[in-house]
Amino acid sequence: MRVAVLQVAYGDDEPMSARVERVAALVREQAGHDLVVLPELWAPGGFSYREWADRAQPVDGSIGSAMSAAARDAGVLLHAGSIIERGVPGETGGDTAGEPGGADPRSSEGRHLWNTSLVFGPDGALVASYRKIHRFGFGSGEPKLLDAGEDIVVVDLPGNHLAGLSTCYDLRFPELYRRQLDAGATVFVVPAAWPAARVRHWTLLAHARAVENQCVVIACNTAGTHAGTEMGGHSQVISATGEALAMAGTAEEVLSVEVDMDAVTTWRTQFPVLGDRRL
Ligand SMILES: O=C(O)CCC(=O)C(=O)O
Repeated sequence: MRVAVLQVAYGDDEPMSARVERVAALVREQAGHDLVVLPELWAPGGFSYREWADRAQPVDGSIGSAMSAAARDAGVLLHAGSIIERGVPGETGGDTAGEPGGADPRSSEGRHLWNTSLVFGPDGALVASYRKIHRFGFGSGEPKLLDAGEDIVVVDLPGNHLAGLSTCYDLRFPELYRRQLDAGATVFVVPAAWPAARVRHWTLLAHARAVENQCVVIACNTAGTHAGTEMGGHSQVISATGEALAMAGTAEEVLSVEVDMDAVTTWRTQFPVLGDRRL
């Protein structure tokens, strides 16, 4: 499986619409890859909390539409990173959803905003979305502004493999990855806006999630400095044996990596540690 990891750099001076155009062009350049991955919140800004409400969109808003077109033009499976999703109250139905004062079962705190990853197929169709479960900020930032996702999401990859979806801070919660493993995942895709201050945790935890679950980890971080926070870069592709197949530096960079998915099965057979779990 040929994978392109697009470590996008941005600052505060680039308007969101210009960034969407620039990144869509970068995605189109990745034709020939099977899977292309973008970072968390690269369009609205990972730490641009004050702008999030204004930049929030439904999944089929301008960011989603541009990514769908880019995936189709490149003929790739595109993990388009995440957006601030503005949900529609009552969108999923239910007894009280959409009624005045009624509860939307998908918006537990009623904000109707989520940090939502989008995956588009080579025909441009939305094939999966994942709402970030663990919100970063310890009472401010995401927990204050966004609702938490609740659903585990795995998505089909070429070659009969399944990828589990998670986002940034989720990487600190190993139980999430066990649940994805139990859902059949052999790959974890993790877009992030992980700060430089804790980049050692980012590389360490990506390796740990790969080794403990015998899964490939495709982890796409952000570069540059925005909203006063320097991003850590170091996007990485880690094999199921825990080897770094590719590791980016701190600037904008594209990693193009051939991932041998048969090696996951071979490793799990040679070293069948997952069979010794005590549940
Ligand atoms: O866990 C961390 O250190 C960073 C997490 C983060 O920046 C995020 O989830 O947006």
